[in-house]
Amino acid sequence: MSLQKANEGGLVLLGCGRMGSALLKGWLEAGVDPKAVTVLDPHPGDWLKMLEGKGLRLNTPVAKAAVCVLAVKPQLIEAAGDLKALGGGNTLFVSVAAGSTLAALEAILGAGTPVVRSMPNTPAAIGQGITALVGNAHCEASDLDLADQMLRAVGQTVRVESEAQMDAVTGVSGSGPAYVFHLIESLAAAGEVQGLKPDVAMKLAVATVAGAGALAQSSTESAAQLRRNVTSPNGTTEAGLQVLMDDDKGLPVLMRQTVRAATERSKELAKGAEG
Ligand SMILES: NC(=O)C1=CN([C@@H]2O[C@H](COP(=O)(O)OP(=O)(O)OC[C@H]3O[C@@H](n4cnc5c(N)ncnc54)[C@H](OP(=O)(O)O)[C@@H]3O)[C@@H](O)[C@H]2O)C=CC1
Ligand SMILES: O=C(O)[C@@H]1CCC=N1
Repeated sequence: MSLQKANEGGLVLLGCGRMGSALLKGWLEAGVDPKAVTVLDPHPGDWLKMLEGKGLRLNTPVAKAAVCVLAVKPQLIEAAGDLKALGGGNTLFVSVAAGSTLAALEAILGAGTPVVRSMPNTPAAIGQGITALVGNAHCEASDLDLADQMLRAVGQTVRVESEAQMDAVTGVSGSGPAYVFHLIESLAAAGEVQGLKPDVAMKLAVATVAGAGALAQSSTESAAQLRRNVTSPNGTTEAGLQVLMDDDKGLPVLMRQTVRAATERSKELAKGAEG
């Protein structure tokens, strides 16, 4: 229903890099008409040029839009000022930029502009992202529904109660895929140390993380119970987990430090954006 709104009223995407292109792919797959879309990006790739042939507008002036999605780097969010003529009320703005606050975005786009701040993640590229979102005081329920629908085209969504939670969301799920990819790298490297060939170790590590993630997603059992299900008394897993779950230098300690560092960086980006 809401994507129909984007189709009818027009959709603008500012910045079509990793995240912007994942979103655009999801919207097109969900039925958004390329003719309804304008993409603003200084170096459009072949895919965008191919879509231009299907009616998508590339780097053309925008007179009106139902929704504008901001997917430039936080340090370049001022570029949203190019769309200021659409601010003030009729167009919904949805930002995915880390640490760009609703107040900073509203200051760029003009008072009274409905703005949604969101934080997706890169599994959006295959429709398996998760995005948290929160709107400013000018968002009606229908604005939040539109933003939700746009973001659900690339995976799941959660609404957070307050903007203050977006920094922690960024530290957990926005940056989280990188932690998991590093887990894959580390698991494979550790397998090599135990004598596995690199390609075999990597295949085992990727399939293990993918399979465990899919099981955690589909199971009614908690992650803790799924972990216990692997762990035979006095078996191999128990020996491994004694190291990983160490109170002083195990994964919980390291993960707390990791998420804290990413969360703090999100707060710093917000301070920079607000000068
Ligand atoms: N990557 C991730 O995991 C996630 C990223 N985000 C957020 O998404 C946003 C984009 O990140 P990501 O996609 O990774 O970054 P990318 O660098 O891949 O994409 C940004 C795009 O914006 C383009 N661009 C630069 N200047 C302008 C401008 N003035 N007007 C329009 N477009 C411009 C860039 O072009 P060029 O490269 O030619 O300069 C590039 O294509 C960031 O704010 C980030 O915080 C949010 C969640 C996860
Ligand atoms: O690293 C970053 O700043 C962005 C935001 C979350 C994931 N990537």
